[in-house]
Amino acid sequence: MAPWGYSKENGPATWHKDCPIANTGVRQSPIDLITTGQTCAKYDSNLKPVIVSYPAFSEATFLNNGHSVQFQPSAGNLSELSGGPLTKKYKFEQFHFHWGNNDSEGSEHRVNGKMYPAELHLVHWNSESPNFSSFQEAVGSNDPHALCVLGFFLKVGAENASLKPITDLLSKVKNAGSSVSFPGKFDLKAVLPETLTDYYTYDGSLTTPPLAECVKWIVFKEPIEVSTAQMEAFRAVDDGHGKPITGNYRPPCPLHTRTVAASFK
Ligand SMILES: Cc1cc(C)cc(S(N)(=O)=O)c1
Ligand SMILES: [Zn+2]
Repeated sequence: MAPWGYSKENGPATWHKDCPIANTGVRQSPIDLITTGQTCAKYDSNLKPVIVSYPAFSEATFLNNGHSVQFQPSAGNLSELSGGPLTKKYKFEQFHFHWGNNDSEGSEHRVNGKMYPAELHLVHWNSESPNFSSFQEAVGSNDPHALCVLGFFLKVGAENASLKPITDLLSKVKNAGSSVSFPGKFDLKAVLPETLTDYYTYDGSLTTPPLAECVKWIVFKEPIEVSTAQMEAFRAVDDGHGKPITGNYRPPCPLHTRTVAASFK
């Protein structure tokens, strides 16, 4: 399989060659979250706040896999997700980022066509399904809600002290394929907005190959602020071909017959 990426030769427009679902799928991600007009997100008063239980991680690996940087705690982590549109409890697997090479692009989801400079994805898998008992099995399960990914937009503003331990580590994983064990504890809860009440939610897919259509997406309205220096740190990470990763985001996909629900008016 030609290694996929984000360049002209191996980027999103070519992924269908190894992953036909890229073009034939009817619930692909990301999407443009439209807030007015015909296909707009519809307010659902039944949608509850999202509940996360993220005890500080004490052991984790921080990896540059050539198309993103990923924070993966050791198997014993007990972090969980529930509430929101979910009927089951989900286990935390990893988080990673998507970003652009300037502040006007970089997020995968868009809001009325607007892109943010970056997007944080917190990946979880359904730990109460009878059909699988690990993250890897969940991804391959064909279950429409095997995974739940929380998406947070990043915007440029004040330095984010909670994300500083992560952005300060980016220079240590500059080379693709490099990883470091995360020094000390990391408090992910401190990175997130206080209240997880206002979000969009819809059924979608992984946004990179294999593009499996197994994700319940929850994208929060309120962006997280990071400084310009923190954004620049992402843009200095290499893709393994001697170039910085400067645009690891997939363009929006057709909504088809899907509807997007909003937990807020
Ligand atoms: C390939 C892949 C794996 C995982 C766990 C998550 C994603 S994403 N960007 O949809 O959150 C992609
Ligand atoms: Zn992602």
